[in-house]
Amino acid sequence: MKPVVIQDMTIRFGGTTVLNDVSLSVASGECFGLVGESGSGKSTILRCASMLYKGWTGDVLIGGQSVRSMDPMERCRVLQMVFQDPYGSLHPRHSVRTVLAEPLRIHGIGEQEARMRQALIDVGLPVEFLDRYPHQLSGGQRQRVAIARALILEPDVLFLDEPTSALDVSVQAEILNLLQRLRDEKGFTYLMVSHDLAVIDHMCDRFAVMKTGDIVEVLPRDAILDGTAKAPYAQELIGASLTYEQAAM
Ligand SMILES: Nc1ncnc2c1ncn2[C@@H]1O[C@H](COP(=O)(O)OP(=O)(O)OP(=O)(O)O)[C@@H](O)[C@H]1O
Repeated sequence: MKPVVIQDMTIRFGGTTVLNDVSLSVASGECFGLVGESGSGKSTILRCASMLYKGWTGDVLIGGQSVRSMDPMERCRVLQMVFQDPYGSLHPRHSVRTVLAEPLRIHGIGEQEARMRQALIDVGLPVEFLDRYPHQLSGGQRQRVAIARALILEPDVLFLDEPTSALDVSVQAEILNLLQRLRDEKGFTYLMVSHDLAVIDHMCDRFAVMKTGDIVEVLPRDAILDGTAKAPYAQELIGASLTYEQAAM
């Protein structure tokens, strides 16, 4: 369990400021959400914090250590990312065994077979799935494999970028419940992007509302229903989401 502190994160692409001095703190074992309109910079925060993007200023501390001071191997042991699209994130010609064995091999970790089996059990898949290929799996099963891959190095922090939005509604709840169970069991700290306030309500302790590269307000989960948001944009976003949900019911 490690806290995550983002300090003054700023990035520009081609003269446009996409993140503007973003700072936030996520406590050990907390699930913290990032919401906001499309293009507000939510995914960019995760990409910078995991050093997928390099040209940013500011810092990210995980358990007090800067991600900039970690070598890539060390960073993989501390933090892992789960992406939105389980179809794109698994190589079509790599079996589940290959997907799960690779990080273990790179990091020189032994007892591979036992660890791979345990990772599948942890995400609720039969161990026989080690010999399947992505096209032999459903979308939800693929996302479970992507989560198993993220877990296998036993990281402290998971960055979740819309982990269920590419999935069928019925499967979304299964994956969210899985992520919640794993957090309870393993004490992960989650930083999670979602455009869906119902998902934030289900998963997160607190969330930040973002607009054009700035954090407008940080709120507890309860603010989704109790109307305590102060910033007009946060009120507007929450109001629009509730109206949409009522209309959809
Ligand atoms: N590598 C890049 N090069 C140029 N512009 C980029 C790059 N990555 C992100 N951007 C721009 O930064 C802005 C923020 O993108 P980001 O993906 O973080 O938004 P988001 O809030 O996650 O949106 P969405 O909810 O649609 O996924 C967008 O305008 C995007 O076009």
